[in-house]
Amino acid sequence: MAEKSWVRMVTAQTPTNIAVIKYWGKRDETLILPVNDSISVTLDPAHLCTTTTVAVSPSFDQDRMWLNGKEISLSGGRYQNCLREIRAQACDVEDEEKGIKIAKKDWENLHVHVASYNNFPTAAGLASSAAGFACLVFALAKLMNAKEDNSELSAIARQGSGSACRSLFGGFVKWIMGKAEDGSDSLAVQLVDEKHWDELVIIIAVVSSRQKETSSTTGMRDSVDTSLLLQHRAKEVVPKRIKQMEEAIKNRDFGSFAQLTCADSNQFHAVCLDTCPPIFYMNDTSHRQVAYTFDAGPNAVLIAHNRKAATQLLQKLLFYFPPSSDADLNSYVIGDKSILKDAGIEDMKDVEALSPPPEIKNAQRSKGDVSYFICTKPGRGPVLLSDESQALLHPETGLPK
Ligand SMILES: Nc1ncnc2c1ncn2[C@@H]1O[C@H](COP(=O)(O)OP(=O)(O)OP(=O)(O)O)[C@@H](O)[C@H]1O
Ligand SMILES: C[C@@](O)(CCOP(=O)(O)OP(=O)(O)O)CC(=O)O
Repeated sequence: MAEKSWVRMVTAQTPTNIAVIKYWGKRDETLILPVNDSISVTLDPAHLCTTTTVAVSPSFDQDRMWLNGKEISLSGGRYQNCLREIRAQACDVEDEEKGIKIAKKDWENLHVHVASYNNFPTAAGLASSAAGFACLVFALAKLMNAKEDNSELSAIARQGSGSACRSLFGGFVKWIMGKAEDGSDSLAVQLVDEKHWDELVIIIAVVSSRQKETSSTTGMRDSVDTSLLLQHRAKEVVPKRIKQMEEAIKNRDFGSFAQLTCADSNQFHAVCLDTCPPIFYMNDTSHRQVAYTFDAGPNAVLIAHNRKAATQLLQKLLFYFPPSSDADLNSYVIGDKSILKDAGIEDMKDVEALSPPPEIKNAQRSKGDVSYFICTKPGRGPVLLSDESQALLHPETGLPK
């Protein structure tokens, strides 16, 4: 290592993902090995993403992390497992410009600083742990010059949070459950990239962005312990559904895709009902042009076949769920706002003037029930941000900016 003190930094951005065939249940709690394969769609990081800066310096005396500006402890098993696994893959690093030379063996004694920011609510059912752990592992791998490809990195991110392994890729992603006891074959692979089916539009109705009462980790542990339906699902249902879903995605067959996505969301919640108190359902959505899926929380994720279907859907959603009187439209529909324009909605007057869907008699409007809507689409996988101004740590001190 060079004598003088230096800071080496890397910043990365990683998307969230939403499962269309759900992961629910572990066969190994520590390694985070699932009881079934799962498939997800990666969401456009332009609307929902995690940005993480990792830094290393001989002047750091311990590993430290700041999440959304607040220092958090890295002592938890999941962070420790990710840090240990990625350190084991670290290689020589040479940065001639900055005069930095780190030998493979030095990494054992060097400490890292991590600063991460989620541009959406944390621990509220919007998969912050997925984007967060994927970003942490991806950024550390680049900092440490690890040679692993994204699938191999996904097996490390998996040990932070299961669903995180699927955020190492864009487009549609499959998490292969694997068979090996050490978890080495439980990893994510990309099925198709984000360009394959780019007419899809995803609208998330954020019903609650408060922290959840039952975490996915606890919920799925209880399901594994008590739900017979979970055993049947993992053995009999998911293996067939995974094959059908792969076909539907490959052929851009929206009918099959929607049917499988809704059926899997329903079965996942049926497993929850077989285990624990019921979770909010949204069940009046058309299956023809829109698919729905709910994770472990009340937020509805709606996938529309194309822009036209998304425009009509947004009009209906805003009819049924207008914002509360004091909200402004700009913060009520976020993400890709161009769909609002297509729907001919420019201000609150337009929302008030929306007419009920013709097929519904005596339609009731539920003002204020939805906190806000996010309009997004399938997106790309992790990227490095080379512009130092986007780093969350100070280039000289390695402390949060
Ligand atoms: N950017 C991040 N970097 C590292 N870890 C993160 C990051 N964001 C969240 N986490 C970790 O994930 C935890 C939240 O995970 P949790 O599963 O409770 O919520 P969620 O992922 O937002 O919701 P869900 O899993 O239901 O979609 C946080 O307490 C933190 O430990
Ligand atoms: C309902 C889900 O979102 C569950 C996600 O669970 P997590 O990945 O958050 O759980 P841990 O592995 O315990 O961290 C379905 C899915 O994403 O497949």
